Amino acid sequence: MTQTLTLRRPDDWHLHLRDGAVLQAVLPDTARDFARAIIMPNLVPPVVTSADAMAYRDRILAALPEGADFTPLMTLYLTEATDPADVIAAHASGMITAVKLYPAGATTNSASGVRDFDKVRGVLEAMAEAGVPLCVHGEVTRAEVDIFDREAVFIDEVLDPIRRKTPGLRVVMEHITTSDACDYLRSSDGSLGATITTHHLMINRNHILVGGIKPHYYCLPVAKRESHREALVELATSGFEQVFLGTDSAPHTQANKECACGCAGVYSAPVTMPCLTQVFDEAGALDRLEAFASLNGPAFYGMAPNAETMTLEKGDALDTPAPLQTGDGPIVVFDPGKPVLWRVQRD
Ligand SMILES: NC(=O)N[C@@H](CC(=O)O)C(=O)O
Ligand SMILES: [Zn+2]
Ligand SMILES: [Zn+2]
Repeated sequence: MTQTLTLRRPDDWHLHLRDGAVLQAVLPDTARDFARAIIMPNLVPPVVTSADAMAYRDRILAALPEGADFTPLMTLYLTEATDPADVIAAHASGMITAVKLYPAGATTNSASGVRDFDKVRGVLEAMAEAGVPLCVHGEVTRAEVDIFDREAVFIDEVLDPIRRKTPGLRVVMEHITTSDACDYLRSSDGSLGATITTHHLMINRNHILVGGIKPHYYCLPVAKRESHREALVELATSGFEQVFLGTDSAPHTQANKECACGCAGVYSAPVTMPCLTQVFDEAGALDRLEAFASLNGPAFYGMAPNAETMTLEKGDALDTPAPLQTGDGPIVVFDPGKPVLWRVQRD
């Protein structure tokens, strides 16, 4: 008999959909499996005002396939010029769900991000008061800090001070990659959450660098050594309520990945649920997948879990997925480089 697993329909609490031809091509991959997603605002130019967010949401809704059941949860890109009143009004009206903090220069399209954290103090205080969550790309950008240490240094130098100075601010540590972040999360109260990506549960830095450089495994924060991956798997599969799925599915064209200065980002949306189920199966924690993918995220954001369900079945290993064709060129899909025996049942 085929082994199956049924869980509530999952959500993705960290997703890049881009715009234009790429949005059109990638959106069906997410809408097929996920009911809702937190949409990252790092377009060029970024989504900085509630008017920008409303226009972007309309473009996403217009790109949805006929009959799709998917709700984009919009975010604003925090800059040193962000108007607290615009943020609070956008949240109160339901137009946005969260605000995103990019330290300037930390990652793809982060040039408009924050350089001086004191300049956003007023916005953060207003957000704490109104209960608007802050999603954080947690890496310092100082040139002298080693890229593998940037997350741990950010927690000590930036995140912890911000949280101490702004009591009550709800913060999500996005795409955590280190045991340092796991420890910090476990020692924090319920105002702190964290997301973990599919790929950080499956690859370590050797996947990127051993036997030739593999640009499709390069993302930020960069994957760390194996002991950190193990800590992430332990946390994700533990059922701990403050951690949930954020795929950070981040499409870049093959041409922009396979070049002398390749972009950071892994496109995982089409294979995330099979890959995650594989990870949880190997950890003997299939009964905890629903908490990670479908329950803990809505609970953190004060939303109800989805009423519908998804069923996965175990069988032969999946084929390596073909690149997604887009109007801007092909996008290579995440391949964990090991057998994935689970697939989503489609009716
Ligand atoms: N994760 C990445 O490597 N890239 C993301 C940006 C981000 O989430 O930091 C992107 O927009 O491409
Ligand atoms: Zn990021
Ligand atoms: Zn991201």
